[in-house]
Amino acid sequence: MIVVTTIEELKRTIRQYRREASEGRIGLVPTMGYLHEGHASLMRRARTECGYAVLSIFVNPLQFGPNEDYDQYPRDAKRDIELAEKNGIDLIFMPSVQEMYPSKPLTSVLVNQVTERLCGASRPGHFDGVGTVVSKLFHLVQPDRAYFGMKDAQQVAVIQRMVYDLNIPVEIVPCDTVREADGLAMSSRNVYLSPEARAQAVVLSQALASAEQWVKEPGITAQQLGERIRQAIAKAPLADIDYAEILEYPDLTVPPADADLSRYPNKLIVALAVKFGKTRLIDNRLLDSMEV
Ligand SMILES: Nc1ncnc2c1ncn2[C@@H]1O[C@H](COP(=O)(O)OP(=O)(O)OP(=O)(O)O)[C@@H](O)[C@H]1O
Ligand SMILES: CC(C)(CO)[C@@H](O)C(=O)[O-]
Ligand code: BAL
Repeated sequence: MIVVTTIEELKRTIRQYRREASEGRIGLVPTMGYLHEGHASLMRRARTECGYAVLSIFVNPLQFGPNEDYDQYPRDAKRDIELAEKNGIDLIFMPSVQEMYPSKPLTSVLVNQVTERLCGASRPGHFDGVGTVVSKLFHLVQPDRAYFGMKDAQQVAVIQRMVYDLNIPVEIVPCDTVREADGLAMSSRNVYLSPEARAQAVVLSQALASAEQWVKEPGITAQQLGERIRQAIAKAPLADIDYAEILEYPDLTVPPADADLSRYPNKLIVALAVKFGKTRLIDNRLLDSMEV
């Protein structure tokens, strides 16, 4: 496994692979590091499906708001490198901020509409930062496939739309959310949770599992379903709901207020963002098949 920190080394290594294996597929797994089993599942899928598996580790300042946790975001390069090697990664790109942004970018990749709600509304500018850094990574690595977790379902919708609109020659592969034994979605930010908050955080996946049942009740509307979900989450005293929304997926539009969701023709997603103290967790569930 090779670890590179500069764009020059990255390009040289990719060029060499392309020369040696002209038919080989390159798979890219973009991350912000502090790797866990969720990331490992993406790395293993890239390993299985591609001749060359590239991992990027970069905590991207552009996607953090001024009062968010950029400085506190957990980092452990040594452990990440070990985990990447164990999961079959061939090349890690871990640039500095200076390397990725030698000067403040004047260009931004902004995807409209699908960014209007959920994290796009709660974290203004977040998806401009994601779109910009992911398109830079796509240009640098030129992967055939790129692997993203459905835990960040809005991010998948944004990247898919960006790739479609800009004709970027990459296949986006959405991957299922990996969970702890009690159902909590794995996330680098879980390390911030106090023992009490960690125990209570199970309400997110429980509320999503209940929603799967409630939506089958004839006549149920988005408002009624939303209310039940909010009540289920509020059973955790430390939970502070940022959003709990039912939207169409992947367009992320609001279903009509009087629509009977039990007979709704389009795919729906329940998307949650809930704060426990300063730690903001997200999770979601597609209400029919996981196919996207
Ligand atoms: N539990 C998980 N299962 C599958 N994929 C995941 C999981 N958690 C994160 N990913 C995916 O890994 C990629 C990198 O995510 P990232 O580095 O932000 O990790 P994270 O754990 O989501 O961190 P945080 O939520 O604290 O930002 C993203 O595509 C993300 O969707
Ligand atoms: C895709 C990503 C690596 C871009 O910085 C980030 O948003 C993430 O880790 O999901
Ligand atoms: N996985 C989403 C990255 C972020 O929270 O900024």
